[in-house]
Order: sequence, then structure tokens, then C-alpha cells
Amino acid sequence: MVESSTPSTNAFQAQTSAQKRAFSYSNTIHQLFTSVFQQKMPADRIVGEYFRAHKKHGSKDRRVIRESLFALFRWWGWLKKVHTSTEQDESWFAVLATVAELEGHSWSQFSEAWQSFANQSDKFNVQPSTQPLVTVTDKCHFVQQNFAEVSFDTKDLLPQWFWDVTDVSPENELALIEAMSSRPPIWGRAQKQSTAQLLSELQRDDITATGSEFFTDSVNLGHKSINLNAIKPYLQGSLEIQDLGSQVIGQVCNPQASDNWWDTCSGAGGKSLQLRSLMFNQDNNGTGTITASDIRKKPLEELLKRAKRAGFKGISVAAWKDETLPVTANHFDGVLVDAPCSCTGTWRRNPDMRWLDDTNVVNDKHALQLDILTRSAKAVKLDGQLVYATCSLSPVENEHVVNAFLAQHPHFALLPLQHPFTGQTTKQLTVWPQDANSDGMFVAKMRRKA
Ligand SMILES: C[S@@+](CC[C@H](N)C(=O)[O-])C[C@H]1O[C@@H](n2cnc3c(N)ncnc32)[C@H](O)[C@@H]1O
Repeated sequence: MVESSTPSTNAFQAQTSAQKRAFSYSNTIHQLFTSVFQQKMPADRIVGEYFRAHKKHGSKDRRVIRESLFALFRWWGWLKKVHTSTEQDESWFAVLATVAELEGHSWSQFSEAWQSFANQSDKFNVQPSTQPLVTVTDKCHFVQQNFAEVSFDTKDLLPQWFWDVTDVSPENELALIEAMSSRPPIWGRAQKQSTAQLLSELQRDDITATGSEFFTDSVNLGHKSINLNAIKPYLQGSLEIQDLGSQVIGQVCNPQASDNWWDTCSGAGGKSLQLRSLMFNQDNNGTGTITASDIRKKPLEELLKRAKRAGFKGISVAAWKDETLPVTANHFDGVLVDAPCSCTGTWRRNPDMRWLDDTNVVNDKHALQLDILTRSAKAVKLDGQLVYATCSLSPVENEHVVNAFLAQHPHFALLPLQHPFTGQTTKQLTVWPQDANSDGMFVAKMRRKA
């Protein structure tokens, strides 16, 4: 943890207990915020490590600290124009007070304290909003009113390099910014039981969840954090957490109950489990199998634990250590390549990454992605399917990779896809975060011809 310079409470005349507490929260948030940028490490990791080392914080403290920190990153495209120093000065308190307004945080006693610290300087006159801030356009006006000497635009909320590497039509721009400036809900899937059964079990655990209009096994678990290890459906494997956008990938694969699929970049198996679950839903005695591979061993161990929890047979792992194919060539009905990528489609959940990464994160993986796709394609049997997916919103990692592959492999052809949320037919599908309140994803499906 990086030590940030701490001004004395006297400097800001923190007198009441709420002001003193607000001051102490500010110290912690500032330390964490500074650490994320200095260590170039995801905020989630920095915060996790901090709370493990500082058990003194109760659940309310943790909520104020964590939510204020993530909100700072969410709105940093504007706030960095206000807080240009690295100190805990008046401008820092001005941005803390502002994020509390932008997010509608309930801790008004602390945001009022931050506001009063900011307004001790002649430079600031931060005022709360007089009306509800619903859209990013409302929020932009609010910030503009409070900080009249700088100019703000909704597009600032995503870095310029993102706009440079992403094809967003002008009519979709605002909806994308709106989605990227909010958190999606937690999405999950019902496994080995109906969604209705799962929902009623969740209700027994006091968790309000709803089904989804798009996929029969999807459940929306809302925005509240859930201690998964305390709920029965999760422990029994009848609930898996998987974003709705990610679920599109398994749905596009559409594996049949007796198919053999190879998940070449399985990680801890989010999609392997979904594929197995979809097979199981068709026929729970089906002979289908999933082989999961990854360059890293640890996630494969985690995958096996998750498969055991779900009681899924037919899932095995084959570590992919070198250039050699870890599976039989020309064997699989389907091969899924969920390639390593920039993850720009998951920025709603990790708003810090848009400020930690730069354009290289999108541009430097094209060769690796094409190489993995090319090697994976060798395992597809005649008439079998090859699915390429990323959680990137950039054509550089998506269409450009698929088109380069097809140019070198004319015996593969794209299969048309229907967007599950909008109904549009397309050759290569980008799921935008605003389409159905999910992460962003990309998927293309090819068939191996004679
Ligand atoms: C997008 S993540 C996969 C997420 C996973 N499919 C899921 O649904 O949870 C990409 C994975 O590719 C793996 N990877 C990176 N380079 C690889 C390579 N050369 N061969 C195989 N896997 C690789 C990474 O370790 C990472 O787990």
C-alpha cells in the first residue's frame, strides 16, 4: 500500500464526529486511489488486500470506502479536470462530495462534510443537486454548474483511445456512455434445476432475483453484494454466476446433448459449465463431453471444483502448455475460443481499468488471438463449429481477427447469427452493454466445410 500524505484534521476544521469520520474515510480512499494508479493494479485487488490487512473496518465503513473509490473511477473522466494534484487538498474533497451526488450515495452526513472541506477554499462552491440526477446528461450539467471554469462532455467518461479503437455509431454513443457509467446487475444461471425452482430457493435465502426475458436459465440477482458461500443454491451448484453477455456465447455455441466440445481458453470454466448445463437441459443422460484447456493450471483446478459442485460429469481438463495441440485433431463437434483480450466490455464492473490501460491493450493481442484461433481450428471435425469470442468492444480484437483467420482458412465459413437481445441478424455479433444491461461481448461462429 502506498502511503499518501495526510493533512491534519485541523487544517480542514473537522469538528463533529461525522466530519472526523468523513476525514478518516477520505484518508483511506485517497491511499487506495493513489495505490491503484501507482501500482497499476486493479482496484478490486488493492481493496481486497487492504481489507484483509485492516480488519478494523466494519461493513458500513467498507461500503463507504469501496463504493466511493469505484465511483471516483467511474466519473474520473470529469473529475480529473477538477482534482489535478496528488494531494488531499480542497479539490480532492470537492470530487469526493461530487461522486456522492453523482451516485446518489446515502451517506449525506459524510458528503456534506467533504463539501464543507472543499468550500473552505475560495476556489470552490460545491453545492448538492437540487433535483434527481438520472441521466449522464443531467450529471454532466450538474458537474458543469459546480465547476464552471472547466468544460465537461459526456464523451470524457471514456478515454479518447477507447473511442479511437471502437466503432460506435453517433446515435449509439450516449447509450453506451450511459451504460459504461453504471454497474450492471449480478447475473447468474440456473443449473440442473428450473429457473422457477431456483428463484423460490433464493427467496428462502432472502435474495430477490428475477428471470430474464432472453434466456430461460438466466437470473438477475440485482445489485446488492451477495455472500455466495452462505447460500444453498450456490453451494449445491444449482446457481452459477455468469454475466448475461457472457451467457450469449454459450447460447451461440448451442451444443447438442451428445456433442464433444473443446473450450480452448476456459479459464476457471464459466463457459465450460454453461455448455455442459445447456447439454444437460436437453437430455440429462446425454453422452456429451467438454474438454477444457488453458495456459494456466490454477483456473483449471478451480473449474474442476465448480464442475464437482454442479455434479456435472463429462467435463475434463487438458492443460495447454505449448504449441502442441493438447487434444485430438479433427475430433470436436465444436471448439470455443474465448480469447484473451483487452476486456473493454467488462469496464462497467471494473471502471478503474479504463484509466489504467491504454491503446496497447487492444492493439497488442491481435497476433496471439489469431494464433490461438488458428491452432484451435485444427481440432474441429468436418462440418463442426468454431466459435471465436472476446469481451472486447474493439473490431481490432474481433472482426479483424476473424477476417484474417477466414482469409487464411477458406474451408471455414461464417454462420449467420441472430442478436438475442435485439433480434437483428448479423454475421459477427457485438453485444453492447446497453443492449440488455450486461457486459459487452463479441462472438462469431464458423463451420468447417468439406
Ligand atoms: C477471456 S479469458 C477466458 C474466460 C473463460 N472462458 C470464462 O468463461 O470464464 C481468456 C483465457 O485465455 C487464457 N490464455 C491466454 N493465453 C493462452 C494461450 N496461449 N493458450 C491457451 N489459453 C490462453 C488465459 O489464461 C485466460 O484464462
